[in-house]
Amino acid sequence: MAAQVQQETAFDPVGDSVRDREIGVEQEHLDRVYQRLEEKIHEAEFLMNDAAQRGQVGTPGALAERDAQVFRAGIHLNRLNNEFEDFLFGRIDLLAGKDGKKGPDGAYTAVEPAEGAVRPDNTAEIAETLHIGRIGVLDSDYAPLVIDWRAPAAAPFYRSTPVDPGRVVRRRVIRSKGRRVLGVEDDLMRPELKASLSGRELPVIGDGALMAALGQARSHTMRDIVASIQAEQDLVIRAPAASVTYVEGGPGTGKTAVALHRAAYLLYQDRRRYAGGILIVSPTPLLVAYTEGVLPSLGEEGQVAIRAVGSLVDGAEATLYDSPAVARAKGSYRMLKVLRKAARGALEAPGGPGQGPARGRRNGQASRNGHNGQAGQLAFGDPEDGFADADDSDDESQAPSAVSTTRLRVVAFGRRLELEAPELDRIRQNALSGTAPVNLLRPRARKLLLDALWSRSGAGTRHTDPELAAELRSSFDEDVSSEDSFIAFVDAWWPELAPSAVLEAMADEKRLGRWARRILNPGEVRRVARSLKRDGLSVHDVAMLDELQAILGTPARPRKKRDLDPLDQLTGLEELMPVREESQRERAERLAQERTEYAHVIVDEAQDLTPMQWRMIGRRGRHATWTVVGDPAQSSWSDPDEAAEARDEALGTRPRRRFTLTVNYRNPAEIAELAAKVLALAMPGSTSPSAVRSTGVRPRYAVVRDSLAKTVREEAARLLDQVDGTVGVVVAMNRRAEAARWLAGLGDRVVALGSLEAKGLEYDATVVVSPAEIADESPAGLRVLYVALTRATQQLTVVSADRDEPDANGVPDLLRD
Ligand SMILES: Nc1ncnc2c1ncn2[C@@H]1O[C@H](COP(=O)(O)OP(=O)(O)OP(=O)(O)O)[C@@H](O)[C@H]1O
Repeated sequence: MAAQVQQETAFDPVGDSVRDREIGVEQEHLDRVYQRLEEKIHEAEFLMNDAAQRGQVGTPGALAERDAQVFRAGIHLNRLNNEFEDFLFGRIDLLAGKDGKKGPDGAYTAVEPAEGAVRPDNTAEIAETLHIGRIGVLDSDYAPLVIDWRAPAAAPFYRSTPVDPGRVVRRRVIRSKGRRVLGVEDDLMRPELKASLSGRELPVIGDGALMAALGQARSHTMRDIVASIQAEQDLVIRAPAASVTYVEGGPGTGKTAVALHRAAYLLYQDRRRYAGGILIVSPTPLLVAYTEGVLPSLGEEGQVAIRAVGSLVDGAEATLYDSPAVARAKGSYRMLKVLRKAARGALEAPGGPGQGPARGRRNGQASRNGHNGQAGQLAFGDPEDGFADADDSDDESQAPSAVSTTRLRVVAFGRRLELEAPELDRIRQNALSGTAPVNLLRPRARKLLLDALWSRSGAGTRHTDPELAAELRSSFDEDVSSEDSFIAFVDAWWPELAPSAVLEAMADEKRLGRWARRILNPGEVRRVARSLKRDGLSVHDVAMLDELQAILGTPARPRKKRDLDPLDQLTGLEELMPVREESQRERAERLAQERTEYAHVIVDEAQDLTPMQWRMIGRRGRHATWTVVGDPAQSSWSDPDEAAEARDEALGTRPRRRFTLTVNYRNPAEIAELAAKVLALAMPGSTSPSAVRSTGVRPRYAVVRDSLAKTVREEAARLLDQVDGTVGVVVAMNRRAEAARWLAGLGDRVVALGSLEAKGLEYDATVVVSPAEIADESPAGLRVLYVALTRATQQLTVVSADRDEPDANGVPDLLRD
């Protein structure tokens, strides 16, 4: 509750002249900082030029050194240029510290004030002032002009509260644009003190930075919160990286913001270690698009990959949602058993798997679905369940295989040898009894075929001399193995299976029924098979593909000869720069693409992951440290216990450090109070986070009179008038397409969202359409409704249809006391 305390203690006893003077003081500092930054940019440019000249020398040592220098100077220059905008945002005024020690950033390290720093009459002198920014800047004498927000010396800026102020007397947030300081907002951490700075009383300006930040209009992208991170959030961001950092907190407590800032902090703190990559997993492409701008503004890019859970497998991208029933079957542990059977059974598919008509979708090249115009929005559908969007075409035709897989015929030692279907089946089962991944069992199957043919030939009985017999056998194997018909047979009978081919084989209901016997019920088999026929991958299909990759394995391939590095062939005199830069960038991109495991994995909205998704993410962080953030009360997954088991499996036995975030920074108290009613139904006994502010505007209720379309459109238009930023209209998943049509022409400040897509996002105002529909659409419907009701930063309208049984005031049954 630090934020509330701060709000109460902040005051503004000063007039405009003092405010202007204080702005002037910060402007002066900012001018010095920019002057220094310009010097540094010149230094970086000089370094690059100098390095280029050194390249002319041409010795290998000079080339390598020059390359490294250009690389470092390039990064530095890039960062300086990127951070130039608004990068100074904070200041703390501190009492003298206990010890006189300075840290590596030039700032004093003590957290607690020295004895005597506060005089008996409660007066004190400010001993040190620190400015905090997105990156650190030292002056030419190595004294800190700006401290990087992630540096230990900056921690008091975030940690200090009036309850536990440490050395901080005044905490100031500086608002600037480019080179101009626009305003300052102060919080007094020791209001009881009469503190002075250079003989002048310390003035306090404004109502506190947090409130100023929270009241701002929202856009379609998230902003960073470096200027106003709160103490409980800072503890999470700076928690040691070891093992698992586990964070829970209700809607709007800053979990996503904290997770992103933690990535930046970890990189700052140990860049070498996290060169191994940080993966941030988000539930939807919409949330990725919403959050991915935050990190560059924190000065971090490159090492951090933000990916939606449906885009974790390279070359495959989810463009579809499954209906709740299909999702339940595909996401649960039961599917693991089905996949294990399918991976083996797919070998028996008529004509061999993967030989049917190729479907572009399985190669994952399907484009992002532009459904109702919103980037990153996935299509939704399962015709069986009455949902729209599904491609119902049923293409059963399989191209006939040229090679029979039910009979093997070869000629060896002048004799015709044959193996018939029963024998071939027996051999296949025997080979499959091995525990290795299916694709790695192929050599074993080949060997068993040769054994059977050898014994059919009777040649083994002709020689008693073991050496001669072995020689004969070896030339027999050589003969048969090089025979075209044998090679073609093995290729068709035991092809190397691609995950996509197995998934395709599972689209055949009969086959799937066999593989899923006593695991899925017939209804589930039918639905899953039908869903796999659609053109495109669902979020859950992607986890299945990844699992199949692990089950099938990848046979070792002969190593491709490494492409010659152009640098290896240069004499040092040619046009070095472009070649050098190009190859370095390419190499970095290739490494990022080839990366399948990460040094740190951050999971956002962890409560939504299915067991199969946890397995997929677990494979990417086998040796990683983890940060897991989530809120069980917002889980759209129907079986939390099963998901918890899968999560524990992914995280292994690593010790966990747990944190809980308790303050809701998004919703005003009026909206939070309404959402709490649904929370009580969805998860009786759980507590809501406390809202940090109140707007005095109560949620509105609207009842459908003529048509749902008209009511929703009118409400959206009304809200667009009332707020400066965005309006989100949240509907049940199967209404997404029509909701987009209802809003046509209202502009791009308003968007229509399916209930599952609203996850993690926020809008100035939201319209939640038919709570009952959202609650009834899946077993986790009440929790999904809780998510929908907690998206607004200012205003909320709930639209009720008949199904909601609204009372005379339009309050739907679900939201009544
Ligand atoms: N310390 C802070 N200062 C300013 N704004 C903050 C702070 N903490 C959080 N916020 C804002 O509160 C809103 C909610 O944050 P965020 O989306 O990270 O919460 P969340 O816990 O992930 O929510 P949900 O569980 O609903 O997805 C965002 O607009 C964020 O910028």
